[in-house]
Amino acid sequence: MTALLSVEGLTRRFGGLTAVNAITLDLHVGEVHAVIGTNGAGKSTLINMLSGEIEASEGRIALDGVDITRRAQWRRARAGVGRSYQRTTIFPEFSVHENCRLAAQAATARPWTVWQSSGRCAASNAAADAALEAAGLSNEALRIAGTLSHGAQRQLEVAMCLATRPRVLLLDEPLAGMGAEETDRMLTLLARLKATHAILLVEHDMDAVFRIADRITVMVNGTVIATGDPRSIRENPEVRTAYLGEDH
Ligand SMILES: Nc1ncnc2c1ncn2[C@@H]1O[C@H](COP(=O)(O)OP(=O)(O)OP(=O)(O)O)[C@@H](O)[C@H]1O
Repeated sequence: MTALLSVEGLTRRFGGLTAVNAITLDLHVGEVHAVIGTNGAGKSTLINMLSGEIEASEGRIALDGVDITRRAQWRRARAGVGRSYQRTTIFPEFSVHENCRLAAQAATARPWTVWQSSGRCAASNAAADAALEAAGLSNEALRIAGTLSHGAQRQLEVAMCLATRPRVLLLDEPLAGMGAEETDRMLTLLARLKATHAILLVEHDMDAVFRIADRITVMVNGTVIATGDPRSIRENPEVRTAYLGEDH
């Protein structure tokens, strides 16, 4: 199976600190690839390099075989790399649908375009409708986003990401602060989305990670110490010592 997103030797240094050290990994459609690691392991820095928010110091990122390592963030988004953030980044005073429409517009407009043509507007509305449907939020479309429950707001974040029509989803702690029921709902959504997307999931909720992930990469101090299916990770002695503890 060819990877949709392929990362080779990706490194990021901040002064003397190597936050991400020569990471190599592949993302495939049909797979949730979880990246786990203790605080400060370099997970967010990895996502930020993949989305184009920060530049890589070294290494290569390829989307469908095309080198995108030096592409600006908005160009990567257009090419199909979508992301969600650790903290909720919705517009709370706008409706759920408006949030998705704005996300869709931001992905299609060039950064310097102020006014949208009506054709683009129609396309953005259609993208917002499709994203809400995919995220299971169609019934909430007219609700003011800030009045949604925390879990539904995180779902809206995923919907906003979907509105940009990504092929790769980079999800930074989508389960943060969720209760059991909300977590179940999000995991059901991710399980559905992986059929059509390559998903990278950074998450601290280990039970959820082991339920949903097809592949897990474990980072410690910027370096990958193990990668494999959930079972091999659970049984890996180095991972148990460095990260999981004995209760997993
Ligand atoms: N802009 C920056 N400037 C300097 N150091 C940074 C910067 N961003 C991250 N770091 C450092 O890089 C290392 C990795 O940070 P990062 O946020 O990627 O870890 P993380 O695994 O996402 O942690 P968490 O689970 O707490 O979110 C940390 O030591 C952090 O302090």
